[in-house]
Amino acid sequence: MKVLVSDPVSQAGVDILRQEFTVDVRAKLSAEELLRVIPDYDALVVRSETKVTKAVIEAAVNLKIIGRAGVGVDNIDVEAATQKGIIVVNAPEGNTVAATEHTMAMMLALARNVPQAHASMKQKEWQRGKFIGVEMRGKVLGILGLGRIGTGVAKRALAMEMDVIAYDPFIGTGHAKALGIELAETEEIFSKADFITLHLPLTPETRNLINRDTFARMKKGVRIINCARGGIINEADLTEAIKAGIVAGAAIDVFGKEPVEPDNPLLTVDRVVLTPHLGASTAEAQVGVAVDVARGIAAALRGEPVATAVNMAPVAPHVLEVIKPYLNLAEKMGCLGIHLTDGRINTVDLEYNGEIADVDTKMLTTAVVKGILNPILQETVNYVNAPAIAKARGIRVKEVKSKETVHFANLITVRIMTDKNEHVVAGTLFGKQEGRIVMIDGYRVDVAPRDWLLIGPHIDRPGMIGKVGTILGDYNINIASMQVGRTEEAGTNIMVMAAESDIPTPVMLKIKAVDGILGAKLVNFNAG
Ligand SMILES: NC(=O)c1ccc[n+]([C@@H]2O[C@H](COP(=O)([O-])OP(=O)(O)OC[C@H]3O[C@@H](n4cnc5c(N)ncnc54)[C@H](O)[C@@H]3O)[C@@H](O)[C@H]2O)c1
Ligand SMILES: O=C(O)[C@H](O)COP(=O)(O)O
Repeated sequence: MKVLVSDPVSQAGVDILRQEFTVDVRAKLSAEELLRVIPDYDALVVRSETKVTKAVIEAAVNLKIIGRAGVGVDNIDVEAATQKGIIVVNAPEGNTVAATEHTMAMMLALARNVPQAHASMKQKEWQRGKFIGVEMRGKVLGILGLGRIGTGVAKRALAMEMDVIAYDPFIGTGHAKALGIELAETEEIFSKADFITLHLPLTPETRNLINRDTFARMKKGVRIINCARGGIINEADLTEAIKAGIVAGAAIDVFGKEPVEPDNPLLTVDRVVLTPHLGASTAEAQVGVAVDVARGIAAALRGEPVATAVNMAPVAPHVLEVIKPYLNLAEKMGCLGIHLTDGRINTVDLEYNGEIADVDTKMLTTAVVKGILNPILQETVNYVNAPAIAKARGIRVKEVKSKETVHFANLITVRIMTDKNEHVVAGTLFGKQEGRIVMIDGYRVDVAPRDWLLIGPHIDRPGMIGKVGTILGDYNINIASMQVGRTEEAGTNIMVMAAESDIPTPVMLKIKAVDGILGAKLVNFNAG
């Protein structure tokens, strides 16, 4: 496997990747060069500089994972990656302290005119009266986005005796209460805050969030700090608001276009403190994010689930422990189910019975959907894109859970409904690892789902197994195991034969033509 590192990333992370993979470090590739080389790579490691566009993703024929050595993934087309089944992982915690401390440094520098005073002294001046600042103590700090960094800033601001209020619609009041701060609506923050600091992701909702209109509603003399993402503040409007005296000053680490271009309006005003996206630039943070992302990439390339994947439903370690032994079985059940069906799939119902119903089974459901879609689609279907592909195809997937069981400690039942008919497959684990199919369309069976399975419902009369066995024998196809499944009602049975090799179509046609066979199906688990 080959990994491309296309932004400056700490050697500690590169070393971890080199233990298992071939790693090329090629920082500062142009967009054209990236498009040209990306087809060679299985994994890509970036920071915020490399733009992983839709075009890059389309060209990336071997790419399985994109690792972001940091938090923000707005430079990656996550939707395009998801569609293509490429996992995107980030390293969300490694640079939290660095970005938090940089925010505090920026806020203090802004309040006390540190860079302006420094620049003046470098001009051999001694201007004590020109750089009168303001104290933080007793001032209202409004935080937009109370996640990891927003929370860190709140704690430090409280230590500086500021009054802290925060807006974050996705955080519970308990979190704010435990911190000792108040949650507020944006209007309250705009009207009360002396300092406003942004700690939001850049999303379609937050893009241009702070603009001419919002500045007009802010307290006169407010100071703005942005160490989150450039596109959240309209830079031209901020410049105007500074010139108009609405904003007393701004400390900005991140910009709409990076590197900043000479015509950026913020470069024309004095009352700003600017840094070139340095929030995460500490020795400690760079080692932290590089090591975290390298571990995530290595795990994903080994086929293990990664907790920091941003385009997969997160799975808690204790849940993973319970569901992991069932993942392969669930996928095989989906594969078996789709081979039984005819017609257009409308709905897939999953029923989880027993102790397994106690945990989050979303990943198992995804495994079933993956098993259903893989045999019928050309594109790669995996844990990342399976739910989106099912949704795009109008397939409804529903889960039902119950602790009640009849014959087995745990049972998974998959019901696939098409516009023509409905088929049901149930499976369980024997021992701790051995997946078994225990029911097909109401027939009780006990089958290990592997290689090739011939499934033949038939009329319950003597000689049926012999006829099918003879056809297979004539074509030199060996049967590894065979069994007959029955239902409560007499009249029909199902034969399930595990073949040691593929059964070619002409042979299947002969079997289907046997008098008394009610539609034979071949399941190839190797292809699914
Ligand atoms: N300057 C840097 O070098 C640097 C370093 C690290 C992180 N960052 C950036 O800082 C920001 C915050 O990072 P984090 O690690 O704290 O992320 P986080 O995910 O922990 O926190 C983001 C918070 O924003 C909230 N949020 C999302 N949409 C919102 C909306 N529309 N309105 C209000 N709140 C909303 C979320 O609920 C979440 O609590 C991100 O943009 C990240 O990319 C910058
Ligand atoms: O989102 C992040 O992690 C920060 O903005 C850091 O970006 P960087 O890795 O390019 O410094």
